[in-house]
Amino acid sequence: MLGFTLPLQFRCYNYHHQSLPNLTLPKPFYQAPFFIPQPPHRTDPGLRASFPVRSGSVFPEDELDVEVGRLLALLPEEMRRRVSDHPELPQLMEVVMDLGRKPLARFPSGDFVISEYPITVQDIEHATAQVGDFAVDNRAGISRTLHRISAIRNRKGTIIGLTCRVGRAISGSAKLLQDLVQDGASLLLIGPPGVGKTTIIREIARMLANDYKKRVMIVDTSNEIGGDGDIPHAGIGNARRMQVPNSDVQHKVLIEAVENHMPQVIVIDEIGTKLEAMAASTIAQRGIQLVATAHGVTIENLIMNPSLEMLVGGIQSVTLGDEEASRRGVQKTVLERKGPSTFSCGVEIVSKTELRIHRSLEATVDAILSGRFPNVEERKMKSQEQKEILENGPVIDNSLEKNGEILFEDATDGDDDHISQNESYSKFPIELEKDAWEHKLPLHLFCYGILEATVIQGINQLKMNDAAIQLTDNISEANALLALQSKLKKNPRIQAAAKSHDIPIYVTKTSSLEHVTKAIRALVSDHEDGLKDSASTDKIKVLEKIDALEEARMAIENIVIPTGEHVDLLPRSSHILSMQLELARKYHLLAKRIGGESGLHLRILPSHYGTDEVKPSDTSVFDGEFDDFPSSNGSVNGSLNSLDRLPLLPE
Ligand SMILES: Nc1ncnc2c1ncn2[C@@H]1O[C@H](COP(=O)(O)OP(=O)(O)OP(=O)(O)O)[C@@H](O)[C@H]1O
Repeated sequence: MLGFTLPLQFRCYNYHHQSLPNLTLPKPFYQAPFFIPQPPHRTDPGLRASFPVRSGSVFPEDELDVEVGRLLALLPEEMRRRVSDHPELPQLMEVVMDLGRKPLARFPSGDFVISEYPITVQDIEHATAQVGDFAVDNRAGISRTLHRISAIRNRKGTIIGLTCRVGRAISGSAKLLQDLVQDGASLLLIGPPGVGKTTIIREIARMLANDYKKRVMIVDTSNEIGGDGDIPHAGIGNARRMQVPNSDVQHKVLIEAVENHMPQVIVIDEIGTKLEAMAASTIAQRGIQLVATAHGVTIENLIMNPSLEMLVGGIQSVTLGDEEASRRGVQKTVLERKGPSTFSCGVEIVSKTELRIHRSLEATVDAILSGRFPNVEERKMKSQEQKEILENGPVIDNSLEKNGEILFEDATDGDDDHISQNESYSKFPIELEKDAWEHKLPLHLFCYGILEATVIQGINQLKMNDAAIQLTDNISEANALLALQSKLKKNPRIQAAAKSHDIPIYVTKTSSLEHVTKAIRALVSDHEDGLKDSASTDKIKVLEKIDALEEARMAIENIVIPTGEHVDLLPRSSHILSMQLELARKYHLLAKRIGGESGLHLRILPSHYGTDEVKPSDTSVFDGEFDDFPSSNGSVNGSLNSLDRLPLLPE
């Protein structure tokens, strides 16, 4: 029988370290000397089906040459030549041009300074003249390519910086999800910016339309899936595409797609508002397969996001009766899922080669809400295998388990054995247990009123590692107290000592071997849970930091810089506020801490250091030092699709 147990804490099952992709395309597909080919005729829909597939792209190499060439054409000639000579050109991710600063090319291995000469107004004008119009989200494209050009404007609206992202259609990119796509699952993909969400859903759209002959309609918010221009890029295969005039009407276009074009599948990049979530849920109710992305790193992020919780069924607070609460062993007010989830499966994209699959999104949400660990299936594409897929072209068959391309790995043991794709397991708890126990063993047990010999016998019966539990005579060293109930009752000093050292007490009614063994089993299990909980708490903290920085980055890139308006972030702990402040500082922006009813939060101000409006000496608003402009490392990379997705709090 248990006396006390370790305090129950909220368990967070997961967080990810985002790893940079480690992929290589088969061989350099672009060679100097540089040339700017004409727009490809092969994007003519009638010719698409006859494309030979020789690489990981759905295009032959010269097609890729053309597309990357069209992005590099934005650069002045000398800079263009330097990028095209770079050995990692096939993996080029972005080109960054900021007025008065040296231009950069971003590769998976790091940033490359393209030129020692800073970017001039003419350079920016040369680049912007070649791209389509910038929409309200400050994004533009290059016709018939998948590249995305994002602008940074000054307060007067003039473009002073460009982030030019290379877009590619990569056929192997959705291989890890092929079985789910084929089964008709509605998939919600989440992941941080730049992790490859758009690339994956583009490939899913192509797969469904071409390989599974489905009527696929893409609702393409900023023309990122189907590329810029009115003729969609061949990367979407036979899928059709509806453009969205501006992100405010995305939900209407979603409904229109269903009502007018009879799709079997709808693909949409970035559901971010409540209206879009509602439209998605309406579509799901009509039995249409949905494939969508949303912002967030884990499923918990969605649960906690008031705009998006609807996607996972909605969350409600329920008050239980006394009896039910004690039966479940929970508090009287609990959180529960309100209704069916819009999507059947959730996919967390950890990196370009690693996914975490929640086969039943509803079960995952229920587990998280009740503090349990959800079943997660981890799928990895080994870089070698990835390379093979890319080199040999896509293998569109059902032999996921047979052909050895996809590994369903249990990262806990580092074993590369293949695990059946149907086998799901809670890897994370196992991982936590292992780590936690290794650090916290042995468990020191203080016994009172029970013979040590009986306790040792009990430990032996549980077949535990000899060193796992050690008996101690010093209560201040103990992790738990095991006592005979009748004896303990008569000794308030022991009770007080246990309380003052904050250790749990386990009591048995008798000192029989059976009862003692049961108690040991219970205390070991609780100890283990407690360790998991504390490890989970650490993970929650990391998750919160990631969220907070991402929130600040989005606010800066999507509101403060382009619109020149200030943004109030969500209340955070002072440690996290300092991290957000540091980020704002890297963007050369001012920020101040503001206290409100719900706690301290950061306000990011539009003024740059050196502008007339606010100077660092204005201490009423200045809360940090000034430094250089942001370095162009990955931490401030990427941008967000829409402005209305930020959680903004009134002051
Ligand atoms: N499997 C892959 N192999 C190589 N490069 C990839 C792969 N997937 C994506 N990329 C590249 O990574 C970059 C980011 O990809 P993508 O735009 O799909 O990310 P995202 O998660 O949709 O980003 P955002 O959230 O900012 O829109 C692009 O340059 C893309 O070509």
